[in-house]
Amino acid sequence: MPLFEGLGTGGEKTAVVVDLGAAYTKCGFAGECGPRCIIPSEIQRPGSTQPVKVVQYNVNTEELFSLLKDFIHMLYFRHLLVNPRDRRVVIIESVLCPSHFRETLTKVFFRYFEVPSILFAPSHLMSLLTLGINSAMVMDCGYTETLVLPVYEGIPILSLWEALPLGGKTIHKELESMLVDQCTVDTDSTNGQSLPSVMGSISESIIEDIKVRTCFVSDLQRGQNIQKAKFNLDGTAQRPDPPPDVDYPLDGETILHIKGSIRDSVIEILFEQDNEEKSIATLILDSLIKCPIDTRKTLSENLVIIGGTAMLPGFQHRLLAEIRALKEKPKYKQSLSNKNFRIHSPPAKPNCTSWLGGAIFGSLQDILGSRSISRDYYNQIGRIPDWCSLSSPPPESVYDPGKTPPPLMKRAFSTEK
Ligand SMILES: Nc1ncnc2c1ncn2[C@@H]1O[C@H](COP(=O)(O)OP(=O)(O)OP(=O)(O)O)[C@@H](O)[C@H]1O
Repeated sequence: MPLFEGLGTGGEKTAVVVDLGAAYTKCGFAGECGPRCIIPSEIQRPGSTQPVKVVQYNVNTEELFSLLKDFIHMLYFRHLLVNPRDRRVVIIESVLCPSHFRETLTKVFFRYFEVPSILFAPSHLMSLLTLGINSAMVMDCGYTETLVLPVYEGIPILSLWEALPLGGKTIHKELESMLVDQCTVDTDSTNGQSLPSVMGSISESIIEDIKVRTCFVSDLQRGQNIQKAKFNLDGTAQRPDPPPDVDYPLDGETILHIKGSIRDSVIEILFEQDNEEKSIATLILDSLIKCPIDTRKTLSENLVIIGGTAMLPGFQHRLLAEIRALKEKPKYKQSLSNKNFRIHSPPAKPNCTSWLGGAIFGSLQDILGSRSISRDYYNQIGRIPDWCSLSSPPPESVYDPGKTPPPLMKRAFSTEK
């Protein structure tokens, strides 16, 4: 074995770290500073032109098993190029991940790919490892939802999570309807045609590209004026001047004219309060007022924002301004008005922060050895414990009475000389 492979790892190969998101999967090796690949969480089925998403919660177990198997096969043999049997796996998971999905994923890794062990690591907690802090209010604004979870002294306070189904997906839907209603298309032969008359629908990847290249988050004052003008039915409220329009080439001869008023207003959907007066900014405050009073100062001064949607230009600035404005409202004034709110800057882009935390966590041999679920354990018990009860032994009903219970975290490899 080459010397470098053994250095600091006790002879064991570095673990594979996978963050399987609803939109994108980040995958690479523990101890590295970034994922080897960030790929859409979808597979191409033979005979079908449309890719199929692999993170689906409403499909039956066989279908999900087959989707995940094909996807993970692609990860190992097209991107990572390593033998699954050789390396432990660290899976970054959301605390809201349904058990059905988690169990099927485990089955695919253990039964099909025969990996030696799996370590489930909650994404909110992992993001703190990149900063070296152990208490923070963590917000993950990804594709399907925005989830806020306080972590205090290294313990995620599960009962205080707050979430809304707002994220990249919501923005894409809003942007699509705005483009269809308001934008025109020029072709070689005709100018100013409506979008639906030229193409039936726009694919989500184009919508996403338009969002990332042309849209931005307005500042608080501008955003509030845009919202006033939007909901002002008698038309007295003035909309701020929009930014310039943009021409977006859909192909060699079709040009889509994107209005400036769409570019600065489409992201407002995340900050508009709904009927229950909730927006992504209120999630943080609502979770904070539910926290024990002596933890609030620490948590408010340690906000960590992760998830790809937080990479939109102006997102964090607007979020902070919203929080500072909201804390003066009667609902929050008494308990939060004297608090300082500060956002950390982790050493990775928001969409990869929890992956990086997992890569740090997975490079600690003792943690890997003592916290992973080994294949032997899984083969004996046939299920996996929830991550928050890893230290409790399996119930007696699942192993032969009279025998010693299987070790939960049996070392998959011996690191002893
Ligand atoms: N540079 C960027 N600017 C703006 N948005 C971005 C950028 N990069 C990614 N996104 C958006 O982030 C979203 C994906 O974020 P992320 O990878 O955190 O989600 P996920 O982990 O796949 O989903 P979930 O957290 O719901 O499981 C997509 O909607 C994508 O359009």
